[in-house]
Amino acid sequence: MSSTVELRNVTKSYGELQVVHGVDLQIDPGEFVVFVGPSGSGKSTLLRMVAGLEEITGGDLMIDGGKVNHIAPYERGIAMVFQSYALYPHMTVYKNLAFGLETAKMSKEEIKRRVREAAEILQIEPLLARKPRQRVEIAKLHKRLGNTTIYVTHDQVEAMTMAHKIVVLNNGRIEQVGSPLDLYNRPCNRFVAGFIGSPKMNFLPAAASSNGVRIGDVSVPCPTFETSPVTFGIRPEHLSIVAGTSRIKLGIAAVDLVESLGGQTVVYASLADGEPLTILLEGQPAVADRVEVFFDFEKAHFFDRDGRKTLSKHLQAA
Ligand SMILES: Nc1ncnc2c1ncn2[C@@H]1O[C@H](COP(=O)(O)OP(=O)(O)OP(=O)(O)O)[C@@H](O)[C@H]1O
Repeated sequence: MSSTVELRNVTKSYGELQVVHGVDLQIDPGEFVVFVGPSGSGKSTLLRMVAGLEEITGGDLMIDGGKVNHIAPYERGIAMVFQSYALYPHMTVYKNLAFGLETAKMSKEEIKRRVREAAEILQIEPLLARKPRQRVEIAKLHKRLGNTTIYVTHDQVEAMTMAHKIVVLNNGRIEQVGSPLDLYNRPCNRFVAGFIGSPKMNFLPAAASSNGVRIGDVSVPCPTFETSPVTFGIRPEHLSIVAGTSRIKLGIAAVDLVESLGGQTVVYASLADGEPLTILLEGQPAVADRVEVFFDFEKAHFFDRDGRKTLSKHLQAA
């Protein structure tokens, strides 16, 4: 029942305005794929093109190896709706299933009959009245159906918890595709690094120096970079306020605000040059008004002028 969905250089224009720019994407059978990205990045447009609710301007949409660009949603049939399941979180599961059929101007009775029949076969009747917004319902539905699913959200935390594969979109282009942990551990550029992870990654100006890299007041000796770094990125959870063997001192920061979450503590601070820093600490440590801030070099990210990741040999080897 589960299908392969493939987008090959898919574009979308509304008149002169191009909103999706050559998207290539492979979705494997049974995968749960989540599209994330800021408002206007093209998530809904892509999903609507896959569901057949929006015409594809250029490129090919392949389902199980066959081109379906010009196949209307109703011609794809209800099996198609299940196989490539496009979920709208504000609608009930019933409405989601009925949606593709409504666009085919099918009678209410016929839609009802088809949805009930499909729900019965798939044994999802108890879920019909619920909205898939409730995260557990989406996960349950996917587990029951085991089908290829595409889900759209702004919320990267939701994407991290649900997806097998996350597609990060920005301005109608894919920035990166990967598992949640791939994107968290190895973001390929500054945009993805800043978008995935909560609280967000800290970014500080950086510059190549004769023996490594300068980050604010510190000079970190490290092997040469592929291209000159201009930005240093470190996640709040990879900063510390106590020294440790593998840690490098980043500077002294003035603490602006401490948020105690019980299990974790979030510290908002500013370095001497005014650069803001968010530090996420485990437990409930005592936090003075001024703290020494340390980071783990293994967890550092460096980006070049164009926001692309630039690697030092040391990091590459790690
Ligand atoms: N019918 C339309 N005519 C013209 N432009 C459109 C139309 N539909 C969408 N757009 C534009 O296409 C771009 C992508 O929109 P889309 O709704 O796919 O983004 P999104 O990532 O789903 O955003 P959101 O998270 O706010 O729903 C936006 O710039 C939007 O203004």
